Formats: sequence, C-alpha cells, structure tokens
Amino acid sequence: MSAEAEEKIKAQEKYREMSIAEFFAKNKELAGFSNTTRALYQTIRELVENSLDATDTHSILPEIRISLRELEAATDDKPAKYEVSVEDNGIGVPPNEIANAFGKVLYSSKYVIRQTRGMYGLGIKAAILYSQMTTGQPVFIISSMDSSENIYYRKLLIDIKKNEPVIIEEGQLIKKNNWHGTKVYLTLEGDWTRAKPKIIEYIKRIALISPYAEIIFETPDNEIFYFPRVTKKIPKPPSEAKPHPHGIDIEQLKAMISFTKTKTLLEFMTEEFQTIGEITARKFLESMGLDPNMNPKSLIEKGNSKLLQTLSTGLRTYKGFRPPRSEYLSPIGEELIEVGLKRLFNPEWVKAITRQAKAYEGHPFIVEAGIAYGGNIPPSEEPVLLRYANKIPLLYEEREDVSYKVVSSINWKIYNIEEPMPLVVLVHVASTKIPYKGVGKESLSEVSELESEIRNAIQEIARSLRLYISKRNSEHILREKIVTISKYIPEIARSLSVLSIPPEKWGNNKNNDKDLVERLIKIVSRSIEFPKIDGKEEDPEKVVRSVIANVKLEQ
Ligand SMILES: Nc1ncnc2c1ncn2[C@@H]1O[C@H](COP(=O)(O)OP(=O)(O)OP(=O)(O)O)[C@@H](O)[C@H]1O
Repeated sequence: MSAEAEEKIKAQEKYREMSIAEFFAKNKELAGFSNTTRALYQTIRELVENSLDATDTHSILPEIRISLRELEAATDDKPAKYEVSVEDNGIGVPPNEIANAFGKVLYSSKYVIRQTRGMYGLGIKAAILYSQMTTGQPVFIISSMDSSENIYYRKLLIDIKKNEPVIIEEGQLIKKNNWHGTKVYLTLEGDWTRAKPKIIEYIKRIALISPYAEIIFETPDNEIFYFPRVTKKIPKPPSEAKPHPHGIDIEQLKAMISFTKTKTLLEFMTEEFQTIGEITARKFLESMGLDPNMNPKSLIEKGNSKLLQTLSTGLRTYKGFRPPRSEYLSPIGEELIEVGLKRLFNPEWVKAITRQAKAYEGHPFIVEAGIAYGGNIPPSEEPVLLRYANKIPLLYEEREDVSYKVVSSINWKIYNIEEPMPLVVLVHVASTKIPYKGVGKESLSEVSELESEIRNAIQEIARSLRLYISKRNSEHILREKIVTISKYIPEIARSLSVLSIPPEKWGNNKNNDKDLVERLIKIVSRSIEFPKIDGKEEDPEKVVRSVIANVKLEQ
C-alpha cells in the first residue's frame, strides 16, 4: 500500500488504544452486569465467591455476612441506589496488594493452576466499575491478615483510561482483637424487587454446597436469612499444580522457558511439568529427536523455531505421559452433597457420587452428581437442575450448559420416574480450569470428556433410584394386600371362635377371640416379606397390628 493510501485510510478511521478497564466498562454485560437486576445479583456473587475462596480454600470454616441496604428509593427516571457489604473471616489481602487487587482489571492471586472459584482477575473490578459508573462512589475495603497487627483500609476508584487504582483515602488501625478477613462496601444502582428471587436462590444454593459455612444475609426489607453451619467437615483444600504437558501451547511454552532456572531439557521436563519422571522425559525427548542435555533457553533463540515447534506439538500430543493428577482437586464429596440436598428438600430418597478424575486438554476434572427424589420437591415436567462449577452455583444460561444438554436427553421413564417428577439433579464439576462459555461464568461448554462423565454420573445414580422406586412400588402393592387381609382378622377370629366352642359358652368367648386374633396375626405376618429398602426392612407383624388397630378405631 502506498504511503498516500495509508494516509487516506488514517484520515477516514480514528485509531486509538483502549485499556482493559475501559473495555469492560463499555461492555459490562460480558461480565454479567447487563441491567440493574443482574448487576445487583452479580455484585453479591463476586463478593461472596471471593470470600469463600479466602476461607475454605485455606481450610478456614467460612463465616460470611452479606448486607444490602437501600440508600435511595427508585423514582420514575432513576433506579434505586443500594449499599452492598460483604464481610468474611478469610486470609485477608496483603496491605500492599489491596489497591491493585481491587483497582486494576486483570490483577489476581488466582493466576496459578489451582481449583478456585475465581480465575480471571476481573469479578470484583467489574462490580466496582459498575458501582463507579452508576453512582460515582468509591469502593471501601477493610482487611487484615491473620499474622498482621493492624487492620488496613482503602477507599478507591478505578482510573478507567489507565486501568489503575486511584486511592481516595487510606490508613491503618491497631488490631485490638484477633480478627482476620476482609469487608468490602460498594454503592450501586440496582433493582432489589426483581433481583430478590435470584439472590435468595443463589445464597440457598451456596449454603447447600457449603454446609460447613455460616451465612447471614440481611435484605433491604429488613429480613434476615440465616444459614447456620450444619457440619464442621470441610473438604480437603485444593493445592497448586504444575502444568500438564497436554495443556500447553507454544506461547505458554515460551514463557515457561524464559522463566525456568533449569539448565537442561531433561531437567526442564521433569521440574516444570506434572507427572513426568526422568524415564518418561528421556523417552519423550528421544522420540522427538531432541537432545536431553540441550539448554532449554536456546529453544527461544533465533533459528531454533522449528525445534521449539517440535517440542510444543510433542508435549500436546505425546501419548506416553500419565494423565493429569487429580489430588490437586477438591471435590465436595458424596456426604456433603447428600447433607445439602437433604437440608434443602427433605427428600424421600437421596444419593450422591463422586466420580474418578478425568482430564480434557491436560486439565484434570472431577464430576460429582446428586439426585434427590420425593419429599418437599415440587413435581414438574422436568427435573430441577442444580449446576455447580468449582463450588459456584450457576443460575443463568441453564439451557446453554452441557449439564442441561445431558439431563434433558435422559429418558427418565426407563428409571421408573413418571411425569410430573419430584426430582432434583445436582451436577458439580471441579477442575483447575473450568471451561466456561463466558467471563460471566454462567454455563459450561460442551467438552466431550465432560459431557460423558456427567452422563455416567447421573445414570449411575438413576439406576439406584430405579431400584428404590421399584422396591417401593412393590412394597405399596404388598401393603395394600396386607390391609385387605388384616382388616378381616378380628371378624374371622370372632366367627372361628363361635365355631370352636359349644353353643352354651357363646357370649363368653372374649379370651378365645383374643387368642385367635393373635394366632391369625402370626400366620399372616409369617407369609409377608417386605423388600429391603436402603438396607432397612419393615417388621410385617407391626404393620398387621397397626391395620387391626385402625380397623378397631374406625368401628
Ligand atoms: N474477600 C477477599 N479476601 C481475600 N482476597 C480477596 C478478597 N476479594 C478479593 N481478593 C483478592 O483480589 C483478587 C482479585 O479479585 P477478583 O474478584 O477481581 O478476581 P478473581 O477472584 O481472582 O477472579 P474472577 O474474575 O474469576 O472472579 C483475588 O484474586 C484475591 O487475591
């Protein structure tokens, strides 16, 4: 293109750079802040998830206090204004990191290979940007670490053009007790009336999946929702992992090489990746035609791009590496899922399973599922689906989620479940990399490995449910038979008694009646065998006696 043509295009189009803060300020719906209802929900979500990451991920039993106050009521042309505050008893934020953690988009302590709710370094900043754009108010953060003698506070805004925090006020106070944690205050426009059902549902679902947390939510209507801790059992926290070779692209490889302190390719392979021992590393490098003694840094020097490409492709495709390790993951566990489902639905039957770890593109993941049936579950045409990813409840975009695809494709009739069905299906995916469809973190992509694990998990539990329902149905039929037969026992006993004693003793045969009733109860009970349900079996004699007692009452 000639210089003249280039000048002409420049004159037609105005070019400039945009900071990431400005990008998310302009495209707030991408992070889940599309309107006043969603914004209120999303703000609470971001704050609560940060609080949980700061507690259970570090083996602290969470105590979370959420408060939402209306500051200004809505008018015809302006939405209402609210103050949101969330306090936790977590690890706190180091004082020199508070400003960037809360004032710089894409700044995070979670850019490591570890299973955490947060992963983008965006959430709280998106909420602060929304608050700033709708009310102009700064965010107020108070935080203290366990080891600290002080409590630190910062009031800040985000410089949208520079993507930098602007401190309005800062200071520290001497800690008089041993409090540690973080409290954040935000002011924003919102619509509580519309957001209320989703926010309450979200907190309920958080409480379901974290029964070891104590959660208090104070609403603008002065209601208090209190979710006490129901167990002190907390899942083993996730730990940080090295990358698996199958998940590494060429740019990541270059970055790893430039940071490594290792001196040979062999060392680089065994030190910087998970699951690679010396024998595997040697075999792999040999099959790639790469010298194990080569300095890895030389691969990013000019003229070696072919070798770098060979290594990168090999890492992603070599079949001889062991699968990613799952001990870094922190699933919820069958027991806690069952506790949570029981607490929320008081179901007739419940079961959960935690599957073995699997991997996609070098990322380990574990699928857990739970099914609750009957009890307080309102029957409906399709199961109620509760989706979770790294212990976050997902409430929006249900139909776009891989779990919905699986659940809606299951023919529940083959599991003896008729419509309308009182059925809740819970799916939890734990991974060091959740394949979200967007930064709003509301739905999971259709990764085939994930899809088949979800299907297997649900089907496995559904088979147990089928067994339960068929036993329960046959028990119902048996019970009806028992009622039909047992209610005639007193009548039959009376008739038999008349036949078995001489006419002159008629009228004085009460003891004989009783004896015959007892003998008939024994005979009938002996012929009944209840199916065992969940390892428990009913006593037939008790059932027969209760039928007779009811018949007497009716007479
Ligand atoms: N309550 C808190 N306690 C301790 N640290 C916190 C708290 N809230 C935020 N942080 C710190 O601030 C960082 C930035 O939080 P932010 O919500 O922006 O992103 P994230 O949680 O890392 O990722 P995501 O955007 O996926 O939520 C976190 O990584 C964490 O280090």
